[in-house]
Amino acid sequence: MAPNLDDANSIFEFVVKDGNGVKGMVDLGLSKVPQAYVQPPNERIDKQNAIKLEQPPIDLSKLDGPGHDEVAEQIVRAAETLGFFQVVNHGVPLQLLESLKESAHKFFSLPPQRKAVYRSSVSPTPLVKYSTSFIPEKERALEWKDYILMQYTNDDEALQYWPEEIKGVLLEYLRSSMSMVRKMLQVLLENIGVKSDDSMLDVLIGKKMLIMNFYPTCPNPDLTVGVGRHSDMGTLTILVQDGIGGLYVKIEEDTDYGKKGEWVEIPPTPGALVVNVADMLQVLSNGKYKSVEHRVRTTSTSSRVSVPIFTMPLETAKIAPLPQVVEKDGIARYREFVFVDYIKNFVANPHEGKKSLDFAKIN
Ligand SMILES: O=C(O)CCC(=O)C(=O)O
Ligand SMILES: [Fe+2]
Repeated sequence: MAPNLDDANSIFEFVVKDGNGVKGMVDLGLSKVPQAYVQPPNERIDKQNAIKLEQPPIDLSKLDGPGHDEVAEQIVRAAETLGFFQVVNHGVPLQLLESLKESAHKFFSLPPQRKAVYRSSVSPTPLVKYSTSFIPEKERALEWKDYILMQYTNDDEALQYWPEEIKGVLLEYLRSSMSMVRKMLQVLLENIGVKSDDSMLDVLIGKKMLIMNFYPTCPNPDLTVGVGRHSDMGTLTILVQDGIGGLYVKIEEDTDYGKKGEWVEIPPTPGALVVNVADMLQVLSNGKYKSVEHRVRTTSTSSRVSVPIFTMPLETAKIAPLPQVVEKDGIARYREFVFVDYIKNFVANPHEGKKSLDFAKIN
């Protein structure tokens, strides 16, 4: 049944519970966003005041040649300042990036019933979840996005349980991006005095989760957010964004990069992948690398898709600042914890910038 757009409960029922998503609501025809999606003024995204990023993408192919040291330095510098960078020549075929975006659009165009089978209350598998917003039950204002989330365990289970329409491209994306992730992580660890081997990397990026995000066209981009301010919880995030734009990252207060506390818009760059430092890399490096606070604006002209791969430590991994860094710093800024407990805390609280790290911070 069509929802009463003036009634938050009715919208919640239609969009969240029944699995129609924001897309289902937009498809009914909307001239303005319902109150349930109106963000408090301090969370709205002012497009006019954002700075444009002037950091060229990093050419990863040079890591394997004489340009290694120069590229390694670019990666380190980006991880220490913004906690974010874009890469080209990353090993993921450009045609695959196009297929990913196309598949995302196709998947979200399916009739609501086809997606709603993956709502967490009814999904045939714990590996796949279709949802909308981040924690709709707890958020003051809902996020203007729908998504399908896939946990990766192994190829066989992915082929068996991930949605038919998207599993092929997603697996290919995962396969072709992992070697780049390992190389970047190795560079970052080496720079803090840690010689990593395969078994260490296997622990630090042993868990992988993929998401297809869909941000429907929005009548009031000034009042809404596609994703609210947050950092990612894992180690490194890789992301494909399309040409629409709307991804913003925040310049941290305690870096020597540009204007502190300001938001920088990440221009869509054809063929590039976005790389984010996530919370675990900040903890492991004792704060030297910055997990990046980011958010997404909506647009009134077209729907936007993005496809992140979240690489994370194994759930059972014990995480703490690495001894080599603590020794050098003379102090540990984070306590030791088991990663699964970090996840539980992260998914229990609505997005609020980098507050997620308070779980581990030693004050
Ligand atoms: O859509 C984007 O560009 C970013 C999405 C994001 O931050 C996330 O899914 O964690
Ligand atoms: Fe994110």
